[in-house]
Amino acid sequence: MGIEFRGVTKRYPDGTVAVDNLDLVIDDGTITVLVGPSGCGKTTSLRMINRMIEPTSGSILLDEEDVRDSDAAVLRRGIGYVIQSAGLFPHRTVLSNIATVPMLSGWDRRKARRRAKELLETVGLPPELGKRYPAQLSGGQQQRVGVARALAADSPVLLMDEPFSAVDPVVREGLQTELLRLQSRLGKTIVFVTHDIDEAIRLGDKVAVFRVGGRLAQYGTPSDVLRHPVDDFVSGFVGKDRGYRGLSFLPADGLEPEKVPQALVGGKPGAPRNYWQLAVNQEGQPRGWLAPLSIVEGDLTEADLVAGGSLYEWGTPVRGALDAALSSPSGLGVVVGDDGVVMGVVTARHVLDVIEGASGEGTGA
Ligand SMILES: Nc1ncnc2c1ncn2[C@@H]1O[C@H](COP(=O)(O)OP(=O)(O)OP(=O)(O)O)[C@@H](O)[C@H]1O
Repeated sequence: MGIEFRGVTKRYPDGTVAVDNLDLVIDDGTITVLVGPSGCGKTTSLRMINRMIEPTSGSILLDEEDVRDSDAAVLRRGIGYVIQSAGLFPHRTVLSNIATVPMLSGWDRRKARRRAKELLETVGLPPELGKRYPAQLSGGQQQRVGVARALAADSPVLLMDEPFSAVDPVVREGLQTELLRLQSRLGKTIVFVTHDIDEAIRLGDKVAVFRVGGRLAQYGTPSDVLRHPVDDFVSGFVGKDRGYRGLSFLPADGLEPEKVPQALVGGKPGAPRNYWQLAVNQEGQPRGWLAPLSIVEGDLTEADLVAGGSLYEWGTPVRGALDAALSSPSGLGVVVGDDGVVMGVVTARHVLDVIEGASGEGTGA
């Protein structure tokens, strides 16, 4: 479900212009991040989508329908919404927090609780946490519950307002990874607000950079914004060293793993070969490398192998693929699926070509 802002302005009663003539098209099934310094109108923009705030002028279309044509309460209930520090009801258990929206929408209690249990699992929390109260969870766990509660609305649209700002950087990175993983399965239209450019680049299919005064400064893919900032404000905001650092967040679009000769641990590798062979176990997971011209007597054991480098999990940012290639004794980075099974290999050259291709994209203002 796409979202479109058409000439949207929000002027608060005291005269503050929080959003100034915003035109923005948010594509269906993508993560769009609104980013910018404090007070630039990100939250106001987000809240106008579900009519928690009404625009002064202009219109917002959800799936090509003006949101003003829907009942505000029904609209709000039907759109997942996650805020900083989760906003959970403190006197309700975790399960009851998640079940709130389905019950408001008329589901019976048992069905709503069953759904809530499923969602707990979806966001990676153990079922026993369902009986606890929010204060008995860590900050990161509370945020996951907040995400589960928003998913309970079962809406194609999810609004997230600085959902991960209150947790420490390590937990935050875990939550970001989890969100990307969830999104690859769910394909929601997610609008995500943050003031953290790294988070924006990591999560966004597109990034909308706002400047104070509620103006859109630039809208494009993360690589557009990093590589071709439209003006000094944007380049100052993304930071001078981001051009390189940002590469670590680029998705690996266009990177195709190649086949690699494999040898089974416990099997007979046969005559020595003049190339590297990737040793795998019965499940197809990598165990190390068999060096060229190695002589193995009897079955191949782990003692015959050279330890491997880091593994690159398919679908994660491309920087990991470069690390895998550079740390591998064979010069071939091993690509695995999320089940740890080998999908193929990539070379550093191959990864750099993909990075250069991505950085050569258009200027996208
Ligand atoms: N109810 C209100 N009345 C008057 N001004 C408001 C109101 N809510 C927000 N503002 C002002 O509107 C501007 C935009 O606020 P908004 O919360 O949308 O920004 P933001 O980019 O989300 O900021 P932050 O990152 O600090 O949350 C700010 O100048 C803010 O002070």
